Amino acid sequence: MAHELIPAQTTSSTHKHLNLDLFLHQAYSGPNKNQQRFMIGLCMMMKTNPKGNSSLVHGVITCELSRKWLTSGSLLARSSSSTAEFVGSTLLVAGTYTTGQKGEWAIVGGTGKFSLAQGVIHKEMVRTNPGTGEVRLLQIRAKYSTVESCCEQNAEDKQKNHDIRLKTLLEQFARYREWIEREPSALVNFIDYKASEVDAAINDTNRHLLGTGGFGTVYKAVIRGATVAVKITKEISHRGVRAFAQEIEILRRIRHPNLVTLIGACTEKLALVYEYLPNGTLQDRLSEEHRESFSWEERVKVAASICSALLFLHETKPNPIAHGDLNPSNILFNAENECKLCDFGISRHLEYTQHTATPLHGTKEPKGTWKYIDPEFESSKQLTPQSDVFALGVNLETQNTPRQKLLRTLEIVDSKLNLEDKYAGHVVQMIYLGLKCSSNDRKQRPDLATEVLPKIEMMKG
Ligand SMILES: Nc1ncnc2c1ncn2[C@@H]1O[C@H](COP(=O)(O)OP(=O)(O)OP(=O)(O)O)[C@@H](O)[C@H]1O
Repeated sequence: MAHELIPAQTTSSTHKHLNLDLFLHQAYSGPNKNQQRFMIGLCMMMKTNPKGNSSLVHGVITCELSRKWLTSGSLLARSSSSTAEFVGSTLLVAGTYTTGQKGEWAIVGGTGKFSLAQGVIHKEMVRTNPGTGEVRLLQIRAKYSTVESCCEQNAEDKQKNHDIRLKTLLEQFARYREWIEREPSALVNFIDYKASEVDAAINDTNRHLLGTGGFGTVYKAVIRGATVAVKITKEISHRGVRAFAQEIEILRRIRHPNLVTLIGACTEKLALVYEYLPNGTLQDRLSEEHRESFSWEERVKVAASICSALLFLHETKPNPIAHGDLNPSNILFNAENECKLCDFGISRHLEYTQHTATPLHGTKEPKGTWKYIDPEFESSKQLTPQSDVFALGVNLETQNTPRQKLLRTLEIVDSKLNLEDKYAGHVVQMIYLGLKCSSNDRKQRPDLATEVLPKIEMMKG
């Protein structure tokens, strides 16, 4: 397929080798379910130093979704040290990958100067979602030239250049969307399990009870050869069925590294099949017993990951999603210790109304978890993205640290510890959120998409 792609420009003599970690926000399967075509937008900032080493500082584009494909993105990038030189760049990677086998990628556009514009994807370079085999993280090696760092630029020119880069990238998004959509494609893989398969899995002697929640019982079980978590809706009640339908409605279409993957469902058995997350909950890690060993680096990583997942939900098009029940028992860890936001039983798609700028979902009976539930949601009966932001603020507070202390600690963590570079941008975002989230007044609370990102830019300055 790579011959269909237009390779990126190749220039310059001063090449830097880079390992790029690309998170896939969306991937669509072609007519062959196992073959995925994907496109990833990436903005990045390069740190250059006298030794000529370069490092990727932070680079994921926050993509907006239209019904089917990514339509636009915004840059979220920040250095972990304010004194270093940075060169910004955007690029667009497209390719195909056949589950468990091989694929091809190519840098199909972008503003950086990449000398290696295409390559082969081997399965060792790919991390996939268990069960579905969808590509989640892809590592490619590319050479990058730092030619832009030679030019002295004032702040205004830098901003102008950044705007042009972003515009170019968005235009390319539109152009390559066509490439992706040329073949009729299905939505992300989603399996309709037979009742007999679910019965066999949960009656197997090796299955293991994980726990029982408000709406169902969750088992660790094996289905179609994959170890999964199966949630069986507890009772055939209106609320149970609504929660079951709601999880499918919300989770079947979206994929994000920090959202639990809903692999499939069985309507007859009211069963939901998720990726299995073996490493406990955030609640466990914040408990008296484990708190001491839960380091600041890990805490920051969790908060950053959850910010990223919330941004993704709140920016989903055409209808944003509010999780509605963000609390430490709904944040689980996978085998690689990446955290995932779970439990979408009371999540809702939000609507824009004529009277308000904020999308919302009106309800007669506000639901959530005591202590994390947004007081304004309870009084107005309107669920909004800010309700999740409130819960996030409370989550930060449960780390037993007054906000100002948290802020100072994070500033130190940000500059002194060797945090993985890709989290740097999120750390700033979290500091900002940590400062504002406690307020019960919704007007005082930041909107993740429209308020937080410009503030990050400001804090960078
Ligand atoms: N994908 C998963 N992998 C591993 N364990 C899971 C998974 N999903 C849920 N669990 C575990 O199963 C148990 C029950 O989960 P469930 O989401 O039904 O309830 P809950 O979060 O405890 O309560 P509620 O749904 O009322 O908020 C919990 O201990 C949870 O940590």
